[in-house]
Amino acid sequence: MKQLSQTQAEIQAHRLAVIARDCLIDEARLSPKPGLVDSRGNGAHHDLSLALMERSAHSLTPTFLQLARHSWQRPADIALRETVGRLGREGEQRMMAATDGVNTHRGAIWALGLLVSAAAMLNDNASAQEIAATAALLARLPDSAAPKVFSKGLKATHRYRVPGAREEAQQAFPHVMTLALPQLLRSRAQGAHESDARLDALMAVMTSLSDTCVLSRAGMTGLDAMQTGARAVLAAGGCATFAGREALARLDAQMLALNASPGGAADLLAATLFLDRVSQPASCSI
Ligand SMILES: CC(C)(COP(=O)(O)OP(=O)(O)OC[C@H]1O[C@@H](n2cnc3c(N)ncnc32)[C@H](O)[C@@H]1O)[C@@H](O)C(=O)NCCC(=O)NCCS
Ligand SMILES: Nc1ncnc2c1ncn2[C@@H]1O[C@H](COP(=O)(O)OP(=O)(O)OP(=O)(O)O)[C@@H](O)[C@H]1O
Repeated sequence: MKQLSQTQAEIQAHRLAVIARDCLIDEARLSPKPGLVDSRGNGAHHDLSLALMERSAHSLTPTFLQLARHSWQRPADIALRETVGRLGREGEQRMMAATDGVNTHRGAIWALGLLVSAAAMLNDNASAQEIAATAALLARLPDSAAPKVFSKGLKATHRYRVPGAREEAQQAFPHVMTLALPQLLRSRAQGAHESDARLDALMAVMTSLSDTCVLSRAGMTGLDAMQTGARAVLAAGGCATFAGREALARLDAQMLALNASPGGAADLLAATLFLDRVSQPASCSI
């Protein structure tokens, strides 16, 4: 009986790891995304490419697998938080080794790593809400082994007095739960093609996120342009409409001109796709 549940745990851990990796690849390939790496090219980035993003995503499968294995049916406590922190940092090293030192997915490892752990902690009929809330419990616990780094993201949150990647997770991913996931389901229900529904979900995040990638490179001007432009796309009818596509092209040009790239919003789209795939369908209202 014990052996059977161990086999089940292993199958489920593999499933979660492969889904997380696939969500990173789906996010990277989705086009056209304003300022970001996509199937068309490098966006506002000089050191990133789609091939590099995909290599990075593949390098992270063992990290997601380890996170799921170690989190399997465990409670959110300091011991698990420290294990998850260690595995996340090892994942960053794997990513850096796979990309010759380029940061392709630091923010994504954080968001998806916590969600993979949370999904493994819960049973497999958990709702998106429950998974996000469990991830938040982990994110709020202290990790004594975490190095004290004054990162670019942290600098931006201090300078502009806004929440960043940490707070998004600690608050149970409000941009995913109240904006992106409902928008994804709404656009699908309206008959949008899957890639248009995903672009709409990305726009929904961009209407309100204080994305520290954008703030670091383009300041408040860049963040205002991102939020206003994303609102214009959705107000025009979304990415499945001609007017929405025109607004999206304008936003893309503006992001490139400002050298801005909404990497945090892209991470949260990957998180949205993950929750959409692993949670029970009835778990989120449209
Ligand atoms: C919390 C992290 C992302 C560091 O964040 P920090 O704000 O200090 O800055 P940094 O510039 O290194 O990375 C921020 C990244 O988050 C993403 N991001 C930016 N803004 C936002 C936002 N508002 N919301 C969500 N994500 C965002 C972007 O990808 C950005 O590049 C992370 O690297 C970390 O501390 N990891 C520690 C390892 C750990 O505990 N892992 C556990 C889960 S695996
Ligand atoms: N498709 C994408 N294109 C670009 N960035 C993405 C994409 N998807 C996710 N990201 C996220 O954006 C972040 C890129 O970070 P950022 O642009 O701040 O890189 P950096 O190398 O730290 O900074 P900079 O390029 O400004 O020197 C990664 O942490 C990653 O998680």
